[in-house]
Amino acid sequence: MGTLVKVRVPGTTANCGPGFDSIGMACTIYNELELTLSGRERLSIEVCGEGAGMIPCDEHNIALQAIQAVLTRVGTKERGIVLRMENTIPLARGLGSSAAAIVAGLVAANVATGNQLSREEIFNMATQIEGHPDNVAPALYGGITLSVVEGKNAHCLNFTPPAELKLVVAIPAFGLSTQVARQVLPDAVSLEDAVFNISRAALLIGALTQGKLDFLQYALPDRIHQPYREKLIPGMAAVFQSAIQAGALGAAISGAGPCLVAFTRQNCDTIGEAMVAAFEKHEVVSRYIVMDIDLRGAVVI
Ligand SMILES: Nc1ncnc2c1ncn2[C@@H]1O[C@H](COP(=O)(O)OP(=O)(O)O)[C@@H](O)[C@H]1O
Ligand SMILES: N[C@@H](CCOP(=O)(O)O)C(=O)O
Repeated sequence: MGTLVKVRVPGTTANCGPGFDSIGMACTIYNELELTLSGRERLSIEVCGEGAGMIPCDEHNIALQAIQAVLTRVGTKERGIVLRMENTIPLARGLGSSAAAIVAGLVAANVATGNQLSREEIFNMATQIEGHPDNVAPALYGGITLSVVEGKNAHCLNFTPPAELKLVVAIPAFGLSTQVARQVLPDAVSLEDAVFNISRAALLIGALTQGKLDFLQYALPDRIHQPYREKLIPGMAAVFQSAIQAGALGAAISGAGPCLVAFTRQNCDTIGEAMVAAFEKHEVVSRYIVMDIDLRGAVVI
């Protein structure tokens, strides 16, 4: 026996064009994690669904590392861990599978040890483990999140999106690790490119908070990460263009890619089919899914 906790955590689409390492949205696609914590020395990890057979089931598992970080932080003597994960978020596609695993581990371990850590402390720990806050924030808080890192602390505001906003995500058959997609980024950008992104990120938040979604067409372009990642995602520009021609308000790389996300009010299937067809012309096999923005973030179920 022991304490059993089950949590559900959403996937995410981070960056949202110009908001590199800052803006993120929680998506209605979920992973579940069940943790049994006991005094009996034991480790068992089971992974079902997405990533089964690929995700390590030993001390390299990042959900386990997150759990152990909480156990160390709160000083519990209970070290027996039985972990079961049921995943639907595709792995290494830019939909926040690693963020979901980290947040799920932290939240479950916190509940299992008597809720000694605040949400802010969990957010800080998640940001430190993941290395940036923009996908762990929506995974934890839900909605649309705006995050900054200040020294050792991360700070986040979240808000509810316009109800009519839909996400159409084209998911290539190939994976791309975030680590690899970060290696192609430059160490510095020009003032012109910085201003390009700052002005669009500001407009994006204005458009989303005021429900003026027609402004997304001007707000979504980016010069800080997408141009450098384009070589890792064959057909990226054509997929963006085909989504817009099919009626999308705009499109962006989801997280570090290779998923591409189109933002729209309507015509989701037409847009998804156009994105898949454009990928196909560049010899990339893909499928699409339609999602809403999740409003709850990580929950105990
Ligand atoms: N449920 C999970 N449990 C443990 N580790 C996971 C889980 N899901 C993803 N990971 C780890 O995260 C890696 C993918 O993270 P990353 O490259 O950041 O892509 P993304 O987060 O966009 O899916 C996987 O290779 C795996 O090591
Ligand atoms: N800002 C990060 C976001 C990575 O998100 P993921 O879901 O792909 O892990 C980046 O662009 O590197």
